[in-house]
Amino acid sequence: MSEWVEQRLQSLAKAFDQSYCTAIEAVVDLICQRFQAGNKLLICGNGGSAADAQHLAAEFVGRFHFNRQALPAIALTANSSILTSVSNDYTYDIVFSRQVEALGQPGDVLWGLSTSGKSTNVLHALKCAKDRGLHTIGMAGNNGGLFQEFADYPLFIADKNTPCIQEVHLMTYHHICEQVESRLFAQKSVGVKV
Ligand SMILES: O=C(CO)[C@@H](O)[C@H](O)[C@H](O)[C@H](O)COP(=O)(O)O
Ligand SMILES: [Zn+2]
Repeated sequence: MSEWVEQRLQSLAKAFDQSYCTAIEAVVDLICQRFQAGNKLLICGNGGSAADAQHLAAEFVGRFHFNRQALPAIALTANSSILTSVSNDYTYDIVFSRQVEALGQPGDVLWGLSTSGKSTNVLHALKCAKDRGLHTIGMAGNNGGLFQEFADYPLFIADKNTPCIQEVHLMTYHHICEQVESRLFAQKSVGVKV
């Protein structure tokens, strides 16, 4: 196997320790409960994490493994008119928190992703969400960085290497989507397509 593949696999294996896996289960429980209660999931992040936010929303609104009822998830990264007007008229720091103000209801969930745990606009969104009675999931490398203060449900890993962290994030949220889908719709989801 190529050395770089081995290094990447080692970084994945290191990240998924017992405490991280326990934290993942807590997030699965939370999202299942909130969807069952009629609440929605808002998701945000920058760059690769913006792509992750959209990917995650697509898994819930569309499907992961099998056909079932749509689940309410919104990526706050996808409306370029909102992103540009709020940045232009106010500041990029509030592009996500402004949408949390507009869309977030108590009991909803805000999931912020960042590799550094430093992105100011995601931090503002997490803080705004907490102030408004949303549950907050903070997914970040660098042991959470500044997310530590604002994440009710931390998904933190120690890694500081941006692409490695993003690879852990992808594997983590795929697992979460799979678990939520199979739990809410009572199907063994692995490999099943209807
Ligand atoms: O995808 C990558 C690097 O792999 C980049 O686009 C990266 O996401 C951007 O530099 C982000 O702005 C980094 O923000 P964050 O993860 O520290 O919150
Ligand atoms: Zn990238």
